[in-house]
Amino acid sequence: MVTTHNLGFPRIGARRELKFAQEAFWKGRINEEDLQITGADLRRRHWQNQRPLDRVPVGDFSFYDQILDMSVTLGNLPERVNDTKGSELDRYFRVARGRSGQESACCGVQAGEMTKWFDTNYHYIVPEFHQNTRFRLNGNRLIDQIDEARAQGLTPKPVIIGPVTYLWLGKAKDDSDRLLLLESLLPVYSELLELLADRGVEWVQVDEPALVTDLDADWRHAFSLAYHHLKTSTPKLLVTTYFGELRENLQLACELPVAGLHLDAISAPQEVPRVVDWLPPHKQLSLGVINGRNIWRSDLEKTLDWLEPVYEKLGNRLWLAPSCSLIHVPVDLTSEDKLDPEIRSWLAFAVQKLDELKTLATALSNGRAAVREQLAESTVAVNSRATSEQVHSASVQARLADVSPALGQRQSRFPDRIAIQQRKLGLPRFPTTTIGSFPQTRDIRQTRLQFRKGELTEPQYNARIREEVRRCIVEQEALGLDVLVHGEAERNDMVEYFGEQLDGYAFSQFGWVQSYGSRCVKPPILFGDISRPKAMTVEWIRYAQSLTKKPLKGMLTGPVTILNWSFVRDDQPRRETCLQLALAIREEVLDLEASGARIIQIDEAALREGLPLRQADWKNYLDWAIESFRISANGVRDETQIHTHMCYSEFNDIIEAIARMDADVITIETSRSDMELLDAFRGFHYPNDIGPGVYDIHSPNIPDSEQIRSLMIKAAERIPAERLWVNPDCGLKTRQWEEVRPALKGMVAAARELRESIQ
Ligand SMILES: CN1c2c(nc(N)[nH]c2=O)NC[C@@H]1CNc1ccc(C(=O)N[C@@H](CCC(=O)N[C@@H](CCC(=O)N[C@@H](CCC(=O)O)C(=O)O)C(=O)O)C(=O)O)cc1
Ligand SMILES: N[C@@H](CCS)C(=O)O
Ligand SMILES: [Zn+2]
Repeated sequence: MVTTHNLGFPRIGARRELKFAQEAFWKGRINEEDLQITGADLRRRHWQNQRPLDRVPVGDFSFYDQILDMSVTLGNLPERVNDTKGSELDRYFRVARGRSGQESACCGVQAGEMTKWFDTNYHYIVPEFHQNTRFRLNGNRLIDQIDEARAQGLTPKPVIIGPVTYLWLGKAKDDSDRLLLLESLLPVYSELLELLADRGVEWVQVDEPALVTDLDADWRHAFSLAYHHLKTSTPKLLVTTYFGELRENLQLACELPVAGLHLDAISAPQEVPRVVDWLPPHKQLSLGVINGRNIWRSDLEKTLDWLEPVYEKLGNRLWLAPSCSLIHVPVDLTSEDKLDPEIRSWLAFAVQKLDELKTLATALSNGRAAVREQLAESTVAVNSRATSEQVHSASVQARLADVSPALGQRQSRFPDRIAIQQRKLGLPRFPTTTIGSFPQTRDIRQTRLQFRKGELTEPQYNARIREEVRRCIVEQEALGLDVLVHGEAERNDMVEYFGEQLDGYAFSQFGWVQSYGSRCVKPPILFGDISRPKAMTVEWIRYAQSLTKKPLKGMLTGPVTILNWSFVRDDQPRRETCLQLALAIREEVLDLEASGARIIQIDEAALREGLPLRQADWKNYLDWAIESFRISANGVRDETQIHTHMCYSEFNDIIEAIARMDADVITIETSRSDMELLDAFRGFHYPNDIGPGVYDIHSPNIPDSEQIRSLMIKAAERIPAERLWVNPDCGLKTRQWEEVRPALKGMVAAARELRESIQ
């Protein structure tokens, strides 16, 4: 028999119940007990969804983030929250979200840093370490949930982050070597495993995705050291890797003294035969055979073609699972009744993926005939998608065949262009601007909801949004900003909004995926060749510009970011899909220019985010990513100023690629790094204009003009003053007007002062 299991289930709930409960708790509308009830209810429903599996994950549920949960389990919360009052949950949320001085009776607490989880769009709270960090076990959460699952008649398989990946994911705040903490960390892991053994746990899933990254000798050695230390017969350990190939770490992973290994057979299919050959005969091999990162139905017959011989070799040693945790896909396709039926037949969300898993396991254990119907359905869906006229467009293919480097070439070099732009725009030195979005208020979201429900007609909806745009312009004029934006009130999300308007995209009603904490995204589904039936943003920008004499930036999301934050097709290389998106955005850029836009910003928030996990793969990615950006942006006249924006700004290692984008102005996140991130631009002699962020929009803290001025002085020590812009780190959509107004007021005052003081 083949054992089936799951690495993790989406915790937000099919209707984002967790999000609404979290936010109600934070606002004081429900108490801790209510929140706990919602949590228990979600866990129960999700285990119910996984009931057909042989083992269900326990510990994958979280009230904010699973890495923060692990920090709690290991007694490693930052010192600054330990002496604050309140319950354990209060302290937990304080690390997750921080607390402003205004909010609490005494002083504010800084939130833990958040960063993206490998190459996904999920973000975790970075564990903090110091040279003298000491760990202390707190196994209550896991133990309680193990009991909970058992009481529901299930076989629990606790999920924990492994010790090496835990250290690897964290940051030593005092710059000490965090690997030195392994020695004091391992006894706490041993204690945890003993606790689980006492509870009768047979298998523990120990996630070690750091094994798919470039590791130096010390980190590789840490793996051997750790697992020799943790060697136990009960519980058995399943070291779990996902998101990529093991490559040079393959032998290391196979030889760890544990009872099982999970390999992501979707991202590393070519490694399966080697692992099957190398894995010692006493070990179980779990293969991730269903893609946990996309929403396509699997080709089950094709999977069985390669899986059956593996089963013949391994027999009962073979386990099957999705490739990674399913938190990266939406919960359930069942309620998507508005999707085109043909497209819907190609899709599988978390619940459907687990059905597929069960079908594969039954086919292996009992023969394909036992699941004839399910296999036939899968084949019909796969064939329908491969041949559908909805997917393939001859005209898009023809345009793609005509793509040449000339499309990505500006007419003149930057020094000539910028001189023309400065004459046309007449901006002061240290021009002030924002990144695009202004607060997405409850009113705006309610308006959109009413429109979706049919309670508002399209003209009524548009009128309300126009009013929001007008208000936003009035606010910016009053603040005295130099380059205005329309505020993005009409957008649900910077990627979904464009997906909804492009041919080749489908979108779900409930296909939410957690991005961080209570924040979710609904990635649009890119299923076919991409084209732009009509202009997407021109009317809004034209309207906004009609309300002001100041230059107004057209606002677009770039092709690489749209690609990286969508569910994309897997039947052609990502480069081709990206180029199709680039051609569509290029048309929009040219339409904006023709309608009078003098400045156009093309956000590439996810360009750096999309870097492959392995450095050896970076060049190929950057080549097509930069090519795509250039094609989208560079068809404009010299006098049209192109801006781009990236929110995460560790640019040292890709600065040459950033320069190749050749945007006239780049705005980046720098405020938290005290402008040190600009060193990359200085070192490289980055030639174009830069707007280093001076307002950390992720924090509720409101900077005053003096703080902003001192940040800009630091910036001017690194970049010539005439090439500097003054702006926040990122868009303001998650902030409140009460925070934004004083922060921007301070920013404008600082810029005015700088014009006087820096010559
Ligand atoms: C910059 N970031 C983004 C990433 N990925 C994206 N695809 N987009 C991004 O902007 N990745 C990295 C970061 C992650 N950061 C964020 C920041 C903020 C959010 C966020 O706020 N998400 C919203 C959902 C946004 C949305 O689509 N809203 C819709 C639906 C609104 C809604 O829920 N309506 C309610 C009723 C209204 C109400 O009462 O408030 C309903 O339908 O029930 C819209 O605006 O129309 C979130 O709430 O989670 C995400 C990632
Ligand atoms: N223009 C977008 C970029 C976010 S990365 C915004 O301002 O929200
Ligand atoms: Zn941003």
